[in-house]
Amino acid sequence: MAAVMDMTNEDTVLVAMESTACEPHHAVLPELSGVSSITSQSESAEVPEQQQLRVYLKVRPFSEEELKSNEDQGCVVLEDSETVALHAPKGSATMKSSEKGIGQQVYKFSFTQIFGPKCTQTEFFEGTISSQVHDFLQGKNALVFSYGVTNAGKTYTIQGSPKDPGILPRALDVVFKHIAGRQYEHMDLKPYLSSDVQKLDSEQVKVEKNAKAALFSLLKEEPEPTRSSRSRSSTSSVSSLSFSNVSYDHTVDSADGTADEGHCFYSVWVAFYEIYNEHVYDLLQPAHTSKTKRRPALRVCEDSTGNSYIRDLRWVNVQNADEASKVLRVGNKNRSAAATKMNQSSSRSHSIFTIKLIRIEGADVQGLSDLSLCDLAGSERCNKTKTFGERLKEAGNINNSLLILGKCIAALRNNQSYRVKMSYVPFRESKLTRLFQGMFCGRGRACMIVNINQCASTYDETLHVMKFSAVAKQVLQVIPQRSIESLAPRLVGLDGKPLLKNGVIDDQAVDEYLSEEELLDGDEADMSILPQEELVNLVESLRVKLLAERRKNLLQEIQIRKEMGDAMLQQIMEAEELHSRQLVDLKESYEEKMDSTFEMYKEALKDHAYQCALERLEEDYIPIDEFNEEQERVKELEKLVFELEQKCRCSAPQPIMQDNSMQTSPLPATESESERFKMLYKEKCAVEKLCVEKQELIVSLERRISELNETLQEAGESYMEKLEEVQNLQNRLSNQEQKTECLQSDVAAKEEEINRLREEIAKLASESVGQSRPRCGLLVNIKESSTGSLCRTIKKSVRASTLRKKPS
Ligand SMILES: Nc1ncnc2c1ncn2[C@@H]1O[C@H](COP(=O)(O)OP(=O)(O)OP(=O)(O)O)[C@@H](O)[C@H]1O
Repeated sequence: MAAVMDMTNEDTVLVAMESTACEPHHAVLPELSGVSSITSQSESAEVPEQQQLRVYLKVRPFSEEELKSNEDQGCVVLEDSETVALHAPKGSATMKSSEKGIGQQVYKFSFTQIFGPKCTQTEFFEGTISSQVHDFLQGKNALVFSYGVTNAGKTYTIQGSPKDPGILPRALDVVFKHIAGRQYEHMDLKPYLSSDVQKLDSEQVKVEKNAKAALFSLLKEEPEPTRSSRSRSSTSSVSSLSFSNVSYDHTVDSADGTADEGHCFYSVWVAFYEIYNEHVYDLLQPAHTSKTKRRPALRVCEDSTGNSYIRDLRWVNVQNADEASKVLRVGNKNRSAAATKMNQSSSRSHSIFTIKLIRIEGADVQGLSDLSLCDLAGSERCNKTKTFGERLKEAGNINNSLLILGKCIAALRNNQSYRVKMSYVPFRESKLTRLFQGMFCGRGRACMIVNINQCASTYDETLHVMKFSAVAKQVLQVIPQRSIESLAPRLVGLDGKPLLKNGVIDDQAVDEYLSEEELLDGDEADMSILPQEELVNLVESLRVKLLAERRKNLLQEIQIRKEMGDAMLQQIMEAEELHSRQLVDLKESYEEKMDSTFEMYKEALKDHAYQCALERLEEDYIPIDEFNEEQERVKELEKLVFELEQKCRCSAPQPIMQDNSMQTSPLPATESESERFKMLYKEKCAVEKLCVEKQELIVSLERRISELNETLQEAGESYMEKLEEVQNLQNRLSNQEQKTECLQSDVAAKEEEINRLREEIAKLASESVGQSRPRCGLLVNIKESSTGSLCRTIKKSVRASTLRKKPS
């Protein structure tokens, strides 16, 4: 599905670079046709012209390395001179997002003009900024900025190579060829503030000359470096640049010259600076030698007209293209020096080369125009695919300018739709937009060069650039139809005070200017000195600004939220992708490991089997001679066996096949022999049968014997058990007999005792009868006790005898 990125609804514009909204191309046509009618009317009525911002696309050819690494995936397709289609390559974030239903796989963009990879620098210059250079010569201001990801060819487009100069050397060449013979050779008129000219005295002119000589001497100290095939730093790209190769058709220029231009003289001044990390650095200022001291950052101020300028920026008067080239080389050199010192890379700063052309007629300064060529930092730095924190950090410093530029462009485009309530254009939020605010507000004409490469690896960043440019293309610029006279700058003295008005000193103007100078002292002017009416106006404008600010904040918040959401979604998707890729990698690595281990084991097994086979071979090895001998012997033996068999067959009756069975029967040699053989055979069969029967009998007998043996063994075992039992009983019996004998002897002893005791009793009884005394005292007790124990003893003895009698 393709989407044409011509923004038509305000939301799309507000989310500028990140919008994936797809609106039909024709939807913007009414607005554009409206523009063209305005243009034609304006031209006739001499009212300010409105013009779409010109956005050119330049597609860089593939480098050899890129071709080797198969970068070409047909990502960039030039459909015609104004339309290009971007096809998401496999593996790009855009492709992945589209697979998940977010965004499209193919985007279409339209440009003012597209220049393909085969386009030459001359064709490009002619097709793009040539007309702006002519306007510049006519007193109009112009801004050209190149935008794109790093390595897209921005620097090459602007500065070019020694053999093939870019648009800057070509523009300078056009300028110098145009003013040839009308060069203002004195250096006493110098650009001042944003659009004024300062009159220098002889001392100052001397200072200027010395400064210029010192600047150029920097180049003499070092040999001219040669440009490498791929230089990331813009320094190397044109350090050795010379404009000698510029060839340009000047017939147009000469035709441009108006009749009264013949009396005019021109003074050309150039400046070269960069914006890095929201600081402006003069690239023509020699870098500090001290390690601790950095190159001083310059201040951006506004003059009384509200136009921005860079305070203390060095302007160098150049008399020809060669001198301009030297200035560019010095700047490039300093830029690289600054890069090393401050640890910045060239693609992270915006470099701006500005040419100021002062038109002088007699003693009067008739006009001043400027042409700026801005090589923007690589746009990928604020790409949404970056990590969130990093992106925020970059938005806060290095790429703030690009972010704000995008916002300004979106707001400008937005204001075209919101005609009632204008949204605030945040020009003042970055140095870059602050400096070029005027160019978007009628002070001149801007154009944008979008540089892209065709690499699949940078597709997502390139798409981002294209979306940005799609918004930029929708911006309508107000191009004032002012004559060069109306732009006449003020001529100011040494202290910056205006000296002349219509050739005479204007005291009131001088006073006014004094107050303005005070205003200019800082970034923010002191408003309290303004008249009451102006203050009221100021308050009113501030109120409008405040409202606009509120609105802007709200929109910004929405935009930031959306950007955050998009960034987070992108991050999540990337993390998911990364994890799944890691998982796949892990799986693959494990599989590989497993495969290699498996192979290792397989090899080890093979080795082992081979070794075993070898060992076995060694064991079984028989020398060939021995083997042959053995074979011979086997053959001989076989032969012998065969002969013996033959002999046997001949001597013995031949067997015949019976009933196709394996058993053979003798073949009758003669009748009697046959009979005999049959009989023998029968006998043999009978014997064999008998043998079988006997054998069976033997087997059954053996079986019987073994059974009997088993029974015998069992009986023996039970006999032994019984025997043991009997033995035990006998032992017990003998024990009992012994015990009985003991008891009997005891009983006998007791009986003897009883008898003795009876005798005693009887004796005692007889004695007691003789005495007849009462039975009392010790003797009675003894008698009783003796009687008791005696009774017990008798009882026991009786019981024992009873027991002894029982077993018997
Ligand atoms: N039209 C072209 N023809 C041939 N080579 C080109 C062209 N455009 C760019 N190149 C080459 O591509 C490389 C990158 O170009 P360049 O340095 O201009 O990129 P860049 O966008 O300025 O990068 P950065 O932002 O990092 O400074 C250089 O080697 C340059 O010579």
